[in-house]
Amino acid sequence: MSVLDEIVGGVRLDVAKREARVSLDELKERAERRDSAIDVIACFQQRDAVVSLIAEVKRRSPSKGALATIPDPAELARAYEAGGATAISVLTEQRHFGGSLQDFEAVRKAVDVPLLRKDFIVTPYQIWEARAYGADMVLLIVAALDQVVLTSLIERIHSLGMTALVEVHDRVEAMRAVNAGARLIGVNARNLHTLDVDRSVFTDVVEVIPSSVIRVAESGVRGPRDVWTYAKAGADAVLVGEALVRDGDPRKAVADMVSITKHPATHQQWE
Ligand SMILES: O=C(O)c1ccccc1NCC(=O)[C@H](O)[C@H](O)COP(=O)(O)O
Repeated sequence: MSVLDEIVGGVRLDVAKREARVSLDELKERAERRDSAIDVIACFQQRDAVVSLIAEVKRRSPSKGALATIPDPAELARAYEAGGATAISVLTEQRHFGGSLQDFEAVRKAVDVPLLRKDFIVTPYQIWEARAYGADMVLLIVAALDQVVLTSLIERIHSLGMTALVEVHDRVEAMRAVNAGARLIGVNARNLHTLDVDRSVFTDVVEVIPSSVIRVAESGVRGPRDVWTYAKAGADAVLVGEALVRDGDPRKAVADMVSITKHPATHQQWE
């Protein structure tokens, strides 16, 4: 069984428990009371930098174990926003990442930037849940979904005014994402079988993604130089978790990464 299969198995059990507590109708009522989702595509297109930054709230991971305790996710999110992050990703999977919808709720109350619900989404219930908690973006992982389900989940996300961030790991998955109607595609450099990170995957996969689609480079950013490398390879946005949650000054860590994307001429020594 792959790591992904194991994670998704746990997620299905947890979703079933939540469904027994909160009905889909109740979720829909909660979602209707929310402000409309932010147009994330417009945010990424209107950026004043070479590349946008999505900063992640991430406590632990299957590849690295414990990363940071994050006693106050709202405080961390405020630091990300103050540092200039275009959007914030909140992991809501509990068993392997230590996240929760309560984290998401706390972050939603604390910041105005668009929020990504980062989880292992396999059912429409989780999409309604995301909207009920105020999400603007929802992650879908192509490797976890067959094509019919992927297409229908993307349609559901878009019909609720949110944007699907459709995650791929190779060219075949990228073509599946494009054919399913993705407008925002994340190329994840982390191999889901070995959990190794290979940043060159982005360079390879981005070639088959049309320029009309917003391209996000995910995983393996250690600092500003990696942001710069992804930007040069064609990323419109980068998603960063570990490097930010491990940094003692997350506002500055974000600001340093953002500043590199605004003043590219000062970094020609890396060419
Ligand atoms: O992070 C993991 O170990 C992991 C393992 C299995 C599935 C997903 C995993 N991570 C989710 C992510 O995509 C990352 O949290 C995200 O891209 C940020 O990566 P990083 O900056 O390297 O923390």
